[in-house]
Amino acid sequence: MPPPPPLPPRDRKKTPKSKGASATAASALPAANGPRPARPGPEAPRNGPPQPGRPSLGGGGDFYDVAFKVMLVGDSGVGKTCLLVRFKDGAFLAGTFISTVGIDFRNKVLDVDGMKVKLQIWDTAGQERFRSVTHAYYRDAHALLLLYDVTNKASFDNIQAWLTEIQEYAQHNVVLMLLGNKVDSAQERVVKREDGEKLAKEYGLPFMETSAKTGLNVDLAFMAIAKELKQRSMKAPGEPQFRLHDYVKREGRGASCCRP
Ligand SMILES: Nc1nc2c(ncn2[C@@H]2O[C@H](COP(=O)(O)OP(=O)(O)OP(=O)(O)O)[C@@H](O)[C@H]2O)c(=O)[nH]1
Ligand SMILES: [Mg+2]
Repeated sequence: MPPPPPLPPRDRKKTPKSKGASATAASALPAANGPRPARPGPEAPRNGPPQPGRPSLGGGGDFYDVAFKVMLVGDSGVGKTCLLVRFKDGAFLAGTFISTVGIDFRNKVLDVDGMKVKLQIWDTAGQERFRSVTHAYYRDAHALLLLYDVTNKASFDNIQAWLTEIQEYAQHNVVLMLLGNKVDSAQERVVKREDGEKLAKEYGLPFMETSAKTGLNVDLAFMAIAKELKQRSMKAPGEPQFRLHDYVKREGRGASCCRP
């Protein structure tokens, strides 16, 4: 397989047009196994991501062994908030679209191969006017889920600009995954699955199609991220290597499986 093309150069700051943003790529994890906040509370830290560390009691009674910060990015309306609500609460926010203002976060603790992994998930506003707020948070993100809407071509076309932005503001080794959301809307689909796959391959990104409405691949996307982050921070000797790309390819389900 030919190596992925270089990411957009850092000096080429491009801003996603439509209702969305701009961006750059990255793929990895900054934090090492430093000591973690003694008592991670329900409030997110102002600066810096949660760090892997010793077991402790998180706010709200959530025990966890290690914690990471994940950010959802992509154009306004692609379904970032709905994806997070689906993952956190198992529900779908139907009805009137209420655009996120600034940034918000939710926590969820996952059991990853016997270890409690807390994901602190930051839901960003896709609207251009909040871009400077979002920029300030990239630096601390261990992982980014970059979304487009399969029923909105502009949101797909803006992915490269998002990658440029990510490259500029995120850690160079942030874990990054591309998600094509709203695959339940088969009639309105304008971005083919193969187009998403092709783009992801070009940039060497793991890729899945999702639906916040049906839940298709939603838990899987977060679990994949959690597994990758856990492994990067504390791979036990002899533990088999976790391969993110292979995992999402193997475990990801097709859109047709879960249409309501
Ligand atoms: N059919 C379908 N609709 C979805 C899905 N995800 C989100 N929507 C709808 O798309 C609209 C936008 O969803 P949001 O999650 O609020 O979008 P967002 O990306 O958070 O937008 P901003 O907060 O402005 O950045 C809402 O009307 C949702 O009901 C999905 O998987 N399928
Ligand atoms: Mg939102």
